[in-house]
Amino acid sequence: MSNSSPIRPLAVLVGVQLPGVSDVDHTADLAELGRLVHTLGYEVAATVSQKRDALAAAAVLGEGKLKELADLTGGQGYIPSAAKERKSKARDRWKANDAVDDAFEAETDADEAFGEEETRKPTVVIVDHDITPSQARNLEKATGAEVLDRTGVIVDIFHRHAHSREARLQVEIARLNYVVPRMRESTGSKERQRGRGTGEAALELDRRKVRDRIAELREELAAIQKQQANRRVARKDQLRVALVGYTNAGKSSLMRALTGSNVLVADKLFATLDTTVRALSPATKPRLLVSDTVGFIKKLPHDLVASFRSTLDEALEASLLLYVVDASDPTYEAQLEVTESVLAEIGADVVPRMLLLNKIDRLDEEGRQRVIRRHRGAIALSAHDPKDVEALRQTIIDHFELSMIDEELIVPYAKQSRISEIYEYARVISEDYDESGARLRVRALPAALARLRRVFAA
Ligand SMILES: Nc1nc2c(ncn2[C@@H]2O[C@H](COP(=O)(O)OP(=O)(O)OP(=O)(O)O)[C@@H](O)[C@H]2O)c(=O)[nH]1
Ligand SMILES: [Mg+2]
Repeated sequence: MSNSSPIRPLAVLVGVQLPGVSDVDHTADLAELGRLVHTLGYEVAATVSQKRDALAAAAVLGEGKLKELADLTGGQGYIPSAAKERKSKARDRWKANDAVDDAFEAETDADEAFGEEETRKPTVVIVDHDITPSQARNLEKATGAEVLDRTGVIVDIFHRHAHSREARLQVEIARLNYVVPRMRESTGSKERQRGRGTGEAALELDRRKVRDRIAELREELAAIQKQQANRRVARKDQLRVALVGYTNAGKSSLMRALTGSNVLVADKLFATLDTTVRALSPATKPRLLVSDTVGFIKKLPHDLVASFRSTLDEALEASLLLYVVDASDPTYEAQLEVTESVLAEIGADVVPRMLLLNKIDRLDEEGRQRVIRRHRGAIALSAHDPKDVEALRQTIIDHFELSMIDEELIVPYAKQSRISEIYEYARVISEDYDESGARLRVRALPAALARLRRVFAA
């Protein structure tokens, strides 16, 4: 990763290569963790990797490797038996009363580490596995650094990138669920301690407060989701297509190109956390809606899958899913598998789909031919090439055109006020007026026609 302008605090990645995980996959996993960590604002200084049958129960790595890791971070290299616990900034961040309403924490760990800059030792250790609170604690003792695991990193990124009220509630719930088992008695009072007591009783009280808070947030979320479900029912018969796929595949780039909207595009993992819906542009008749959705990742924390279900429910309502993959990524097939399995988990695997092999501009001719041969029927394109985007637009239009049928609708004068609904759901081919009302020849999806027939039934 490039060492771009502001000084980033350094991180060490830790990965255990378990039996059955190939070298290629292990390397790819760590590279992806590196990108996640970079998105979070750190620079990866080193990677410590070890082949083992299982994570070491005490501190993930074996004794020798633990020493090696501690040499990098400036820690002792062993787990002192009754050492005074070093306070963890990472865990302080997960404060019980850090309500979702609080001003969004713009500050990053980068700011916190500036003071220690002269030493330039890694200040955080990031483990590419889910670890137990006690493994985290032991690793902190042995390395003197802050310790986060993969889930912690992902939850933290989601926390920083969520913008809509719904996304923020969902992330906050996932974050607090991650925190509760990891909370522990706090000592010392520097940093952001907010009048918390000490001892077991206080800890139990803190935990209870967090659980109450989770319950409150869940209620609030349920209310918002109910409103959204209602809004979605109203959109049910429209022509809808959703962009789905692995994070950073180029979904938002395609969304921008197809709809002329200015949704956020960034070379970051999880740039998009909210679903946006925009009309295809130039406009079609009836209009065709495109949704951009949250990206997937390997080992997505289960809590986040569950909490983002409603965001993905958008995708379920589309009558066409565009599976976007970054064909220039050597591990794109594994990424496609993740996308498929998450979508199957939420029941979206029955929706008709097209595979988009994106970022084809980054491959040479041979690479292009290889991916095209592997995926017959897929569309190879570059979101940056207007010709490719226009061809995709036409393919989408053709897909819907095939599913639409023609029919005649009679609109009695008494119901003229609702005629705009016809234009929303159908294309009007011709219109005639006589004493009973308007006689329209329209073309629309069968479901939309059924709806219009009900609206205009005499
Ligand atoms: N070369 C090339 N780069 C692309 C293409 N499509 C997208 N990118 C780049 O890939 C990066 C990620 O693009 P996004 O559109 O933000 O990806 P996304 O799928 O929305 O990612 P998330 O929102 O994080 O899930 C950006 O830096 C884009 O400029 C493409 O066809 N060719
Ligand atoms: Mg995006």
